[in-house]
Amino acid sequence: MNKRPVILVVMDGVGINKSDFGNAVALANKPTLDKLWNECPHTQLRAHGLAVGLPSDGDMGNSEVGHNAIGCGQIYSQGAKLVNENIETKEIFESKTWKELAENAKGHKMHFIGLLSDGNVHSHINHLKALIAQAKEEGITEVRVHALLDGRDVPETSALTYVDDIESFMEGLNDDTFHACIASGGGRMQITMDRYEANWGMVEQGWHIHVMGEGRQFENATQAIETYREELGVIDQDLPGFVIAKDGQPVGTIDDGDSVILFNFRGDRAQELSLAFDGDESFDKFDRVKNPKVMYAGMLQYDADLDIPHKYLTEPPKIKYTLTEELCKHGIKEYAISETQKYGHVTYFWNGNRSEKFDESLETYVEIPSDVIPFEQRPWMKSAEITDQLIEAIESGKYDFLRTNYPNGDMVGHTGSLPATIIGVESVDLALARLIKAVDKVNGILLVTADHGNADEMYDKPKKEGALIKSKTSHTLNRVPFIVYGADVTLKQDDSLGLSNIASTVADLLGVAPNEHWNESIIEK
Ligand SMILES: O=C(O)[C@H](O)COP(=O)(O)O
Ligand SMILES: [Mn+2]
Ligand SMILES: [Mn+2]
Repeated sequence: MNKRPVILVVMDGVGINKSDFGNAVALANKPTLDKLWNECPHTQLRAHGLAVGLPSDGDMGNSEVGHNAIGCGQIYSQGAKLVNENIETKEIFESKTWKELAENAKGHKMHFIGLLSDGNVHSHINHLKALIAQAKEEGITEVRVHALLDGRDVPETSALTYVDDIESFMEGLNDDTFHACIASGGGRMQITMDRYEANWGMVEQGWHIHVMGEGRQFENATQAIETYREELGVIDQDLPGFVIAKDGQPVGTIDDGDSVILFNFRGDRAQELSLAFDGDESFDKFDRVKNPKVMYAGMLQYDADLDIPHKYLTEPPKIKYTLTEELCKHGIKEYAISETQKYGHVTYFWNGNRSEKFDESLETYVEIPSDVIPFEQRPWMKSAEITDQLIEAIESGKYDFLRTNYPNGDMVGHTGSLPATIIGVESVDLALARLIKAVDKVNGILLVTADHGNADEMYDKPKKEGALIKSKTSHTLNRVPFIVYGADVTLKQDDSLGLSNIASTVADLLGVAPNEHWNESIIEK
């Protein structure tokens, strides 16, 4: 084949849903995507569950596992599954890190910070329960939970379900020798869980709330959630930070001698807090004011090359034979671009959770700064700016393989706003129309796909007839499109095909042999 360049577009969160009900993809005016789908070779790919290394087919896909699978052509057991296994076999509690942290916490406090839900994208509440129960077994007397409220990987106002669940679990363990409770928290899009340095201010706020116990005080998490909901009318991910206090005193500040575990297994939104805890005096992302001497560990190591964090409880998947590495071996020049919110998706996640380049001389990475405002207010996000630069790169003739991620379907989809998400999808469609012209100019190939669904289901299906329709902010279990423009190929139509079949397909189109470890190409030979 060997027609170059090949350009791969990931339309983040744009899945295929036969029903039009609350389907922002179907409801969008998207002439280019429709034309591509109707006139070009296309197929559907699995982007969830076992096909991307998650524990079960009930698990929706997400950006990490999706980009890992696309970028390495294989299916690896992912964090969610590895942590399950590590806890089931109890090996996690035999690890040197757990033992050190548990020993250290005796006579001090053991803190667990993380996303409190069963979304299984960044964390799982069952993992937290296992850690708390074992802390008691070890003879630790004081446990404090710093609960980040989800509403993004689970229903938008479900926080109290998880708060009630963890509180009754802790109540069942609490006695004369052991005391566990929630000490602080807040919505995950307000504090602590920033990613790719989009807004360090979120982490700084989280630091004040969790570490210093500085923030608005409440008697308990339920009171905080109910008060903020009433005052602000926002969904869980946007609830402000809160501190639980008794007689004006925070119940669980993080102090010298304590142990701290971030129980999230996914890396993007876990790195910044890890850097703040692990960082020495030279840490300059924000003024920590108080920097207690604690032992800190992550549930996983989030970036092995950069050693973030230094201590961790579960070995991450060691993703080998990535597409980037293979293409570099063939001297193929690569270009990756997205805006901040998804920049790490086309670099760090794409390359098997490595932030470093394989070959400086062959790879160019470009980041367009994202807006720091709610995306339903700017649903077009930076799609035009990404497209401007991508077109320039395509037309420069310098690159053989170019990739991008348009975040709109996903980032706007997570806000739960159907009208805004329709505009988000339409922005991506406009971008595709512009890209096609550039691809034609250089006689290249355009591949269009997605990493998982989101915009394709903006309403939760009502459980009973006549029940209130609620917005759905999370991803979906739907298949994603895979379209080839500019190459006369026949694509396989097989229900088992998934995102891990894309790497071999890209190699085929570039005229290089796919790595022997990769899953088969989608192209019929
Ligand atoms: O981190 C997030 O924004 C969501 O939990 C998952 O979205 P993503 O997998 O598309 O990044
Ligand atoms: Mn995604
Ligand atoms: Mn998402």
